[in-house]
Amino acid sequence: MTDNVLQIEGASKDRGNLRVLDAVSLSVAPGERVALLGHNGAGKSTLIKAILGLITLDGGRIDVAGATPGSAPARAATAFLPEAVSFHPALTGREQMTLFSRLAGARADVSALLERVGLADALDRRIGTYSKGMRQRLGLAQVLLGRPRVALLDEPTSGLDPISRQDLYDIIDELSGQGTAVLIASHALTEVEARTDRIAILRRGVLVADDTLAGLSARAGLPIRLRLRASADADAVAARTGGRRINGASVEILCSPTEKMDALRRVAAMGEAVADIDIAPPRLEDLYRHYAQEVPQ
Ligand SMILES: Nc1ncnc2c1ncn2[C@@H]1O[C@H](COP(=O)(O)OP(=O)(O)OP(=O)(O)O)[C@@H](O)[C@H]1O
Repeated sequence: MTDNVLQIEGASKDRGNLRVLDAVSLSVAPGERVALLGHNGAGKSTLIKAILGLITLDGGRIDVAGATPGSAPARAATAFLPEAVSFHPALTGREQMTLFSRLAGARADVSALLERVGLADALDRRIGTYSKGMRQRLGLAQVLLGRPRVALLDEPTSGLDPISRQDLYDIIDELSGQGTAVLIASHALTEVEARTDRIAILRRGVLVADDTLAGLSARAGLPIRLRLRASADADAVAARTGGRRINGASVEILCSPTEKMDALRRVAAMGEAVADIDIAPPRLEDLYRHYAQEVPQ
């Protein structure tokens, strides 16, 4: 038995001679927010299509809320927000959502739902007049409508302004808070770094990483950066700490997590020669580069 509402085991898919998914195993528990990262063509959309039951696998299996992808119970349990979400342009937001609500057999308070996603002022406007961000918000309202057990979001924030992105992640948090397992395919590293629980990285169809940010960081062994600001003589600070002078007054020290405290003690021993210090652990951007980089064939 497993608690995972989405369970992917050894999923493989061939397109012609190309293996676009290669024995991918990944699971998402209720309430978990997992980011699915990878270069263009890495296989993210293919995996999402397989979870939706839109394509069949050549190997392995996927289980969605205890059902086979594409089956009626799996479809009822799943919501999908595509990257380029499209609706009937002649309908208003309220009409479109009422239609979806009826189709889903849900008795949703459509006005409250549209208000929740920030479309209160556009309820009775035709969707054809909506901006991309407004259509994306409408798509998210559709995801919220069915209280899904699994939500698949493909590049949900692409083309959105920074505030809309924050709003969208607030709603994703709400989904996860109500127990929905959320899988977000994205290229927006800074956002997913802050707003997801686990990071999965595909490289040419192979899942090369699946861990928390801290776990990825520990396994990658990438250095921590200590950036010092010298009070006066940056060259002297660089020489005494074994660091590298990076501009007029700044010195950078790269050290492993196990060397960090020793390095900090050396800095502290320098007293007022060091005016300030910043400690920067590896960012998701560094980790992504580490895990997703192409290895020479
Ligand atoms: N219908 C198809 N026929 C043939 N090859 C396909 C088809 N769909 C996808 N592919 C190939 O499968 C591989 C994975 O594509 P996929 O769309 O899953 O990548 P992705 O990670 O979603 O990329 P992106 O970030 O660009 O959206 C690519 O090599 C792509 O060319």
